[in-house]
Amino acid sequence: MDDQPEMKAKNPWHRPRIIFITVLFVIGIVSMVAIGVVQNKPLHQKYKYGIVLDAGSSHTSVYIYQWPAEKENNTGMVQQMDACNVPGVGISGYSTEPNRAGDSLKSCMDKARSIIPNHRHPETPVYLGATAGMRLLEMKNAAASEKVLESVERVLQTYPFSYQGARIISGQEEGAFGWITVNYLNESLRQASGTLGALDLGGASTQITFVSGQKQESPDNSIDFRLYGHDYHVYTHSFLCYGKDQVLKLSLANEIRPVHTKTETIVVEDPCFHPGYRMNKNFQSVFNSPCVTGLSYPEKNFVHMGSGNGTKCHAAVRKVFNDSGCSYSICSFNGIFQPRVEGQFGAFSAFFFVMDFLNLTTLSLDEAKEELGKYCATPWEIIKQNHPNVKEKYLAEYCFSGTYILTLLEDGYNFTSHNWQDIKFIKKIGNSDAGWTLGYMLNLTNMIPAESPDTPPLPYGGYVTLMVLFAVMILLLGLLACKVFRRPTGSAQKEII
Ligand SMILES: Nc1ncnc2c1ncn2[C@@H]1O[C@H](COP(=O)(O)OP(=O)(O)O)[C@@H](O)[C@H]1O
Ligand SMILES: [Ca+2]
Repeated sequence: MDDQPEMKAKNPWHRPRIIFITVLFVIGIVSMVAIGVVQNKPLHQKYKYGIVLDAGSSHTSVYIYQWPAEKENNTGMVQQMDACNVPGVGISGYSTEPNRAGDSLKSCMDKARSIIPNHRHPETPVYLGATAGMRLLEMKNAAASEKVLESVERVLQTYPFSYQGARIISGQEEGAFGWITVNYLNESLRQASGTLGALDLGGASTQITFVSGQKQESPDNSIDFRLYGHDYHVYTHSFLCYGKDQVLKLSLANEIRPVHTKTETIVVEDPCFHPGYRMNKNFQSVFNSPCVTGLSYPEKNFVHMGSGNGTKCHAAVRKVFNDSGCSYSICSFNGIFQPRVEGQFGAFSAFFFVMDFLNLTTLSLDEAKEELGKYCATPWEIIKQNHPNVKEKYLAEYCFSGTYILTLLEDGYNFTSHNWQDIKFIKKIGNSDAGWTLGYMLNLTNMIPAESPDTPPLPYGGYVTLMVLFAVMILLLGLLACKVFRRPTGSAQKEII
């Protein structure tokens, strides 16, 4: 300590010089980090967009997706930016006035035009996929379904986007793309971890799709994917006519057929509707579908009367499944091959809407049956009072729909009370709706590569953290070095003095 004044006297610039060097050193390190961060941060995130119209049997939804322009091939990058519900019925409902099918899409397409940046319009692909409603219309009246598709095509082509076509997708595609969507969003494809099976319930068809390690006995039900470098053997089946609206017609027709009277008012007592529910309906509304055969008196009306009995409803719904005649080692129903269900499942669309409304999503199978039984037995007046804001058509059908869902899952697909908890009722994963549309777009834009794309070894956040850590380490080492170099000089001087 006594030597300090002497040292200072010897070299008065020593300390300021060290401070100056240290400050320069710190500024250098900070600049290095700052440059690294600024240089590597995408200054302005550029997004690309894609539009898919889901033309379902009951309604059409327009989905707008967006993704960072430079990260097309990374899983989880494409997200739903917006979803727009087209007002009115599904496009198959315009079979007698096809022009209105195209017109119905305009409000949602105008919205898409306003929210996607103008300079991206010409490169934004637009796809329309029609599902089971149009499959049925095509069976019933191919010319009408052609006209409806022409009408939607005409309207979609008037927009500044890159129109890629409007077509009826197959049930197999619907199942497969639903599976791709949930697993892409769940990020299970990159990690080759367990995948999520996909259960989709619509108004006119239902799909089941899952990875199965068991022998695939039916080629029609088997798809092989190679995604991100992993092979998947997927089982899928789509049951046309087994969407909930068509099954309602099927089970009503079963109740009507035994009533053979042409004179009296026909009253059809239905255990799947609430006690006190009474509605005049036309036979046409039940028998107008290619799923239902045997219309005897098209002009007549009938009274649809609820009796609200869960057990009887289950028995009535059960009749729409044919359990005889399986030519494979194992079947779901109607002679369709299905291996035992395996792994976790995501159940979406009407599976979710109905189970969520009934508050059954987290219950065990037995609890769900019990709750549903109570709900079905609740008088219609009380149900209406309790849910004044729910559309009456949906409200009247929840007892039936819930019973159908439990029956389809248990008696149809052979889920049991043991693996019931493997079914997760989901609407969205992150911001994006579960459904076939995202998978359809990813496939058509080649955004899911067969092999794993090359990505930087470190994500951006990890890179910055490492840079900062190294900078701090160098700084500390520098300071340490300063100290170490100072000491011997000091002691040497001391010795000389
Ligand atoms: N909030 C809701 N509550 C109950 N059911 C609903 C709700 N929203 C939609 N749905 C039903 O979901 C189903 C959707 O089917 P949709 O996709 O139109 O047909 P598909 O996929 O068979 O072509 C329809 O039965 C529709 O009534
Ligand atoms: Ca659908």
